[in-house]
Amino acid sequence: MAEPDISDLVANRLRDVADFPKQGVVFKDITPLLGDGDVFGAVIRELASRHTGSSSAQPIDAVAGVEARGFIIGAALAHELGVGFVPVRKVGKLPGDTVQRTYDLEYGTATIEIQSDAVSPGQRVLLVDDVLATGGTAIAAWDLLGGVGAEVVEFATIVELAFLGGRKAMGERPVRALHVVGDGEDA
Ligand SMILES: O=P(O)(O)OC[C@H]1O[C@H](OP(=O)(O)OP(=O)(O)O)[C@H](O)[C@@H]1O
Ligand SMILES: Nc1ncnc2[nH]cnc12
Repeated sequence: MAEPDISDLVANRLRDVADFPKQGVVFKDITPLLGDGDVFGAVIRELASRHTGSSSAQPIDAVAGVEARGFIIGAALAHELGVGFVPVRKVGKLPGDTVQRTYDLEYGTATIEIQSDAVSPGQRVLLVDDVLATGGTAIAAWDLLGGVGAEVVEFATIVELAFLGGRKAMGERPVRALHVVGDGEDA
């Protein structure tokens, strides 16, 4: 039997919530996906697939994830790959020296930070999150990591909301999405 398509698996476990957290926003809720062990596992294995094995095209040294939903995906992925996890947190939660960035996202403004010694110089980091919307969060996290010496190899996400232009905003930074919304289908 053919393997189910990962994009279809994700689509079947996403829930659209109208007017959350603000009027006019259709929120893509990943909690049904997280609650389905088979699909959650398939998503993590798929994200890991291009970074595993000695002949991997894209070996990495660490996974970074953005609080809060990016922690769930990122920690599971780091464990699957046998590498460490770098938390990119909302401001005010990390001890020691930190660097911060403020950015706009689909429904507001936020500030995130990482510890100044979060990575070793040249460490190859895979940045992950659950959703790419405007790209504000991913760009801020990518640039923070790069600013403390990481070589960020890719931004990987479960869902991309193509109609919000995040991929374009990311510019040269490579983006991988398992499921794209608003690319010829209903947003
Ligand atoms: O591409 P953007 O427009 O920046 O939007 C994407 C971001 O929005 C959500 O985070 P949110 O700040 O809502 O935080 P949460 O994970 O704590 O729910 C999502 O998890 C991404 O991090
Ligand atoms: N529409 C949306 N659904 C879920 N997470 C998001 N992050 C930014 N926009 C989002």
